[in-house]
Amino acid sequence: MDDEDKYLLKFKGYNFERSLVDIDFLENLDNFEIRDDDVFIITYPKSGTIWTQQILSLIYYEGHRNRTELVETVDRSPFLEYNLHKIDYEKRPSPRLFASHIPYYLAPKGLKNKKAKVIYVYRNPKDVLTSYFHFSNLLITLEASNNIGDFMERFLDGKVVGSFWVDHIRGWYEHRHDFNILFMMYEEMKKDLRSSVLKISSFLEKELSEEDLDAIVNQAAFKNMKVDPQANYDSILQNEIGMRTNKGQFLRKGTVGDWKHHLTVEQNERFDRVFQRKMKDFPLKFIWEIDEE
Ligand SMILES: Nc1ncnc2c1ncn2[C@@H]1O[C@H](COP(=O)(O)OS(=O)(=O)O)[C@@H](OP(=O)(O)O)[C@H]1O
Repeated sequence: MDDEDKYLLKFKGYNFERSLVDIDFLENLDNFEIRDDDVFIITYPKSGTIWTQQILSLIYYEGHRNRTELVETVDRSPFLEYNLHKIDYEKRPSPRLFASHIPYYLAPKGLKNKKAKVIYVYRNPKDVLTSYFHFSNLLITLEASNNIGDFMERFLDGKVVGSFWVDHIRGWYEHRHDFNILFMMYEEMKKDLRSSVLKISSFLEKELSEEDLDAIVNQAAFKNMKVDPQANYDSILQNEIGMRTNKGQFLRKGTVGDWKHHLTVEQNERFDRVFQRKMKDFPLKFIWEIDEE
């Protein structure tokens, strides 16, 4: 990839989405002022970011009780490096919530110094790949691929926004024992959303009543988020970012194991070979499929 890539902006070795990122902001990212009560959701793309944004938004803003005010999740928990709505972060009242795809090595100093809390959400990389393939073909700001095999080659080469999946997870995983970092797995959230919300709220030291917990679990369920205009990003994709086709949504399927419907046996074997090589000493185990009702 060179600097003229239409879709990717490579900054200090990491690929950002060129049309949405502000280079001056990146230049100053290291010194971005972190507050003790900031909360960051950090992910590799397509790993459960907006899901967690919705959960945090409901926990912090009591959105489940205050549904008359139409505030989109993206405004409650904006993307640090993709500040779509040009929010003035410094003027934002605490506690501030952020989402971000930054790799550990580019994180602001304050985060590395363990100010603020970080929730790192990861997902099995075959479903990430599948989700990402569809998303890239949907958005005009990302490079489309003719087929999932072509996309897989770029994904495995790290020639996508977020660079190479393995590097991203490894960078954060090395810090998993830091007291301010919580690792969450998409598939565990899928298996037991209630326990996952409790785990997140307890990490954030936010006590939830049974009633609040029920409301959050309900509104963070895929089928409800999909039709929730505050949470589903439909308007942002259609009116702010731009789509190649109107046959697609951010909340596409929300399942575990969809890769099985998209990868051929050969593609799957190639993927496994690369991952076994790159991840052989990596202790995290993944859930590749679960039975869904
Ligand atoms: N509530 C809920 N339950 C289960 N799954 C959910 C939920 N909300 C979002 N999603 C799925 O997460 C995928 C999008 O990931 P991200 O939000 O990380 O995308 S992005 O990086 O911010 O572009 C994308 O996955 P796929 O459906 O497999 O494409 C979304 O559908």
